[in-house]
Amino acid sequence: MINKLVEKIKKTGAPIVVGLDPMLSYIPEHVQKKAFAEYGETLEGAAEAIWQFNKEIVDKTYDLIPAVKPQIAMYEQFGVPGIMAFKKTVDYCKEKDLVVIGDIKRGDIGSTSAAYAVGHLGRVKVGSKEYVPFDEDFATVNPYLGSDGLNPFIDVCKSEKKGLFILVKTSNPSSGEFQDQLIDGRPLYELVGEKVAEWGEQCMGDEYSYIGAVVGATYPEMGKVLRRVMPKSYILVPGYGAQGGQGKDLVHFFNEDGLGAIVNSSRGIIAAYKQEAYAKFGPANFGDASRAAVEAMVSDISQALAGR
Ligand SMILES: O=c1ccn([C@@H]2O[C@H](COP(=O)(O)O)[C@@H](O)[C@H]2O)c(=O)[nH]1
Repeated sequence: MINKLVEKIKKTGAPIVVGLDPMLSYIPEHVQKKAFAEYGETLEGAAEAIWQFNKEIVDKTYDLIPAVKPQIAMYEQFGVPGIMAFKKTVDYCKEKDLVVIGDIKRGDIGSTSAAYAVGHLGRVKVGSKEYVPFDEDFATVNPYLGSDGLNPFIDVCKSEKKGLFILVKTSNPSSGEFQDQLIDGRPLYELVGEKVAEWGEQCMGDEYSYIGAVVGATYPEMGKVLRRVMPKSYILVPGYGAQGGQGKDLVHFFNEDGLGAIVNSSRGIIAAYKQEAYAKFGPANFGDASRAAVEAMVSDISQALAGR
């Protein structure tokens, strides 16, 4: 799957991911009204609204982008109907040949991680039959429990040709409380980065490993160090747009070959129609506003990379 991701990034020239994080407050009223007319103001109605919203955004952007990142929390908040909308979104994006990164941030003791890995990236046996439950291409995972919490994910990735993005240095303001703590004089995120590089060595695709890392766009200096620590790991970079990251902050996340990083924007793309820059589209054309925001993001990152 890492080979497919790299190929699609090269083909589109867009090292970006559209984050499908649908809050009801981002969904234009006409979409909500239609869903509620059919299902009432219920969890099913909310799930229908987020599914219709996602579908329009995917339809308007899929030819420009290599990948999407549905954030499972946004679906879980609507219970079982929300989870069904998550699955519908994953399947639809795959039909459109997009690489799907499930932002699920799982990780537990080995036996529990094995169940998460099977559910999201693998297949599960039921009697004599086998099912592929969620079928994302990549999943985000939390390394806090150590190798035995990670290995079941790696095993499933090996057998299913899928991939992981392991949290190394997250984009949020208080990520340093634990991640920047010094251990023998070195920050924890660097040690985790080294471990990601080590796990990744045994999981190589053609050019890059399918064991990647998450490093926030909001910490460009740390991104520069981590790029060197994990030369063969793809870095998923959240924090662009709504969290303040810009193209100029991102150049050191990329290798000299212009590859090695993929930048996520969620609210900045899916709620673009609410921003002044895209207000001319209006809520009726929210998908076109998202398309314009994708084009602007690609151009911002390309210009920054060309100028380095
Ligand atoms: O360090 C991290 C890890 C994950 N995220 C997720 O990325 C998106 C960011 O959304 P924006 O609207 O573009 O800010 C969201 O799903 C987070 O859960 C992150 O932001 N930082």
